[in-house]
Amino acid sequence: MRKLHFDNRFVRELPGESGGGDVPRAVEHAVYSLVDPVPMPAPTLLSWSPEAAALIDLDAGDIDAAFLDLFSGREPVEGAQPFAGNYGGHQFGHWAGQLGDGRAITLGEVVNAQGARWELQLKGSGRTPYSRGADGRAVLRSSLREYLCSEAMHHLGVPTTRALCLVGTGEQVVRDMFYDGHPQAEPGAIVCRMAPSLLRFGHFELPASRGDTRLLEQLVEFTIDRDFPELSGHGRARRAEWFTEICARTARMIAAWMRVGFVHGVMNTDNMSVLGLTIDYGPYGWIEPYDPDWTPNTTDAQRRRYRFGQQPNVAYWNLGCLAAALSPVVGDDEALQKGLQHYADTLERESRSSHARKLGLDQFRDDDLPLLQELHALMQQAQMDMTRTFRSLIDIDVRRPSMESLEGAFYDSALRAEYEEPLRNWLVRYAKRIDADALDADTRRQRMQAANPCYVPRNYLAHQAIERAEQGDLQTLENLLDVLRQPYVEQPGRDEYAARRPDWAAQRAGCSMLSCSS
Ligand SMILES: Nc1ncnc2c1ncn2[C@@H]1O[C@H](COP(=O)(O)OP(=O)(O)OP(=O)(O)O)[C@@H](O)[C@H]1O
Ligand SMILES: [Mg+2]
Repeated sequence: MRKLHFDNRFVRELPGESGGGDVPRAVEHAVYSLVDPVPMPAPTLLSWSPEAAALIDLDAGDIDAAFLDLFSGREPVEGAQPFAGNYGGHQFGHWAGQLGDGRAITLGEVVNAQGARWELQLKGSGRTPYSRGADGRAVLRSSLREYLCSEAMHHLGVPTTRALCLVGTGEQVVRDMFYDGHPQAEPGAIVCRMAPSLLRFGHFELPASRGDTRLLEQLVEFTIDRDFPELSGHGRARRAEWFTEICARTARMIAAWMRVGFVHGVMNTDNMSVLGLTIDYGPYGWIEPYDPDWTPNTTDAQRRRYRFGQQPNVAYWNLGCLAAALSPVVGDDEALQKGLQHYADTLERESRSSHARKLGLDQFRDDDLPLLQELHALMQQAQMDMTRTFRSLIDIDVRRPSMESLEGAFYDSALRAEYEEPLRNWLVRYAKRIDADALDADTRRQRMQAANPCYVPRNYLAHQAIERAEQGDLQTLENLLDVLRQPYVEQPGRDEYAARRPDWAAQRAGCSMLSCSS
């Protein structure tokens, strides 16, 4: 493996602590703790992403024993300065205090030949000072899901952290998947994730909660200098501008989630990136039968705080927490309030643009709202597959709109029959609207194809890849990753990947229900 060029600004420029091993402790006046990954007994490389590797100038020729040593955490590599980050967070609406990277360890910041910076972080690589009572490990099922979805989201055009590789640890990790007294040993695995920065809202909330304004200010200035060099101005005004930029990026991320039917599942403020990237692929899921009230997360099944349709509001609430944390160093609550308003405005604009593209309209007008709302209501009542429904609309013949193209979207034939008439009426209205629209047929088709994925990493597809991987067969994962490289392009011979969720998967753990146990 060629040498990576590390430039560890975070560790170099900010206060951290070292020593003390993985003994759980309150870490004050420090934004990280130096700690090494725990060497794993028998690491194996299960998969790697050529697209992510290219971001740090690696290619197939670099995938060797040294690569495995580095990304399994076995060998310290020259230039790396591993650490666990110190952050807090609001979990399910409540301040949880110090959390920190309990099982994630950043190796360092790699700068590629173009000068782009990539933080490399192992998730599942052993205990840290932030592990509290837990083991610092991750199981194959959860690491594979993170690896798969990170790369799929990238190809879908959704802002996300990336995943470089998936490494089996050779260790067994015990998990009680549904917290119901049935612990089981599962294979362990580490995912190496990458992003220009992995800073979360919680990194700023923690020093703020402790009244440590000095540390907060230092971290804010550092983050803007390193990660937002395009922001002009200085001092407090620049900080306010920065918050507004976080709001805009978060809005774009949320609009993208809503467009593709992604449910994050645990939108705690410690799982929100200040770069507006999707981070922490835990009990996430994909909307199949359309249901804005659905959450895959069984841990949240009662309150459904993080259900699909609620995500825009939760992001706003989370930004409110960040604003409160930043208030002492911005010193201008009105500016922060304007930032929050900017979130709402950007989300509105982005959502309109996404509705226009999904429906194949030149512009999404105010009077198009009932058309969209009715479609959402019908998809929900008739339990239609979200991805397939939107993809089907591409083929509607505006002169003779018929149910035919929608056939593949239904899960229940009785509901299909029950809602046939309102759906037909809707199609007629939609066809009329399309016919009167400024876009020509080819442009409309292209627009719709680029906004409505044909393939998404459906929950059951990931589940199948996991089951096979647990038996040592990684080809199913590779095939799935390959399909998801071009999610908007229909790929001949790969229809099965675009199919509706099969019946067996409807109530199966891991396919429609996931817990935080990972
Ligand atoms: N097995 C574990 N060992 C140690 N700490 C853990 C473990 N699982 C979760 N944590 C810690 O619990 C907190 C909340 O967990 P959460 O499920 O949001 O994160 P995560 O899945 O571990 O990872 P991340 O947010 O880094 O993607 C975090 O501080 C996390 O590091
Ligand atoms: Mg997390």
